Amino acid sequence: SPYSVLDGQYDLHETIGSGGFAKVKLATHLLTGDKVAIKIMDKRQLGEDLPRIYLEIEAMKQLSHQHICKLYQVVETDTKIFMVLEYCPGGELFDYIVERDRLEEEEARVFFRQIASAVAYVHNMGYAHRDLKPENLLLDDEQHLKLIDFGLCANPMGGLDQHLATCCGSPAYAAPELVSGKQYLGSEADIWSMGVLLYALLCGFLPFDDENLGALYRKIQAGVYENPEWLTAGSKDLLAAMLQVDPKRRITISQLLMHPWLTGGSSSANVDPSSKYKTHGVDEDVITEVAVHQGKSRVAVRQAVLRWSYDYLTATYFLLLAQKMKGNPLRLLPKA
Ligand SMILES: COc1cccc(Nc2ncc(-c3ccc(C(=O)NCC(=O)Nc4ccccc4)cc3)c(OCC3CCNCC3)n2)c1
Repeated sequence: SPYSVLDGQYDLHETIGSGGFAKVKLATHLLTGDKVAIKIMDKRQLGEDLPRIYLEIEAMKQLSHQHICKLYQVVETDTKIFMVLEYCPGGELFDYIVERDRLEEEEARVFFRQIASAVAYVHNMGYAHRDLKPENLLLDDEQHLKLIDFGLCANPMGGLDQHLATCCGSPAYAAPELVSGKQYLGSEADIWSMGVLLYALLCGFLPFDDENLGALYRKIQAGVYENPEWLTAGSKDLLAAMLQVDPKRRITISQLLMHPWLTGGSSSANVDPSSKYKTHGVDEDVITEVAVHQGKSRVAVRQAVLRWSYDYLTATYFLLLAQKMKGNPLRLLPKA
């Protein structure tokens, strides 16, 4: 089978998503028994987009944040690239909203804080996401949101979108300057998309919608939308600050993190964009568990982990670390 390269490391299960050039399969990491998502890409289908995959992989290695799906391992054959990624059992935020019609303000606020934290982190790392929408926000087993970039749209800031057609599937979330084909700043366009996202969370439908693409673009460029009567003054104020047609008058991510609607409410924690993961050093309990399981010295295992080769050992390390952070016992199953 084309997936035999994963034999002995993962059991592959059903396809949980596909789009464009990538397919995502649910899988089991055999040493821990943990579920993972494996994104499978065909190198021939990717053609001249192949270099973007390598850029995405390097970016993912830098992006370590509690609200971004973690990259665990990369496997490459002559025809395929496999990215082993954090699995979110709660599925897409899109389905979560559809099932409930719309969210209460307090629940929307809790979610939106996590989205703002992840986007602020991505911007601080020098990237713009450029495809923020509910399909790219997944729920983990603790109802926390994880931002993903399924369609390879995240890029260093700025620049004209030569691949607009390929990645920003549904332009309903695209900023006016982006749909007008003007030069634009990715970070400013992301703020607009977050405004559309917050509107969808609070209202259950889109601020700008039309099945005719040209009509949709004109609505986005006009920036006129309805405020349903259930919206509070605070949420209307924040939406108006994000859905500013002029990107220079649009609220910035740092102003957003301090906006009273975000910092207020009952769960009035402020939004911390920093990652909670320490990016250097290794966790000694995890090193010990692997060393004992493999009958090797801790020094040898620590050195191997610190190479961050994104091989099976890297995946095992990250999965055990996640178990430890959840307060679960560290367990490695006997070799199959
Ligand atoms: C239970 O039922 C369900 C139902 C549905 C899903 C799940 N779970 C579930 N968990 C994990 C995934 C996943 C994670 C990361 C990536 C990825 O591509 N990362 C790369 C990445 O995020 N870069 C990046 C991030 C931030 C900045 C810059 C770069 C790809 C897939 C998944 O996929 C399914 C797709 C389906 C199509 N819509 C999108 C999700 N699905 C579960």
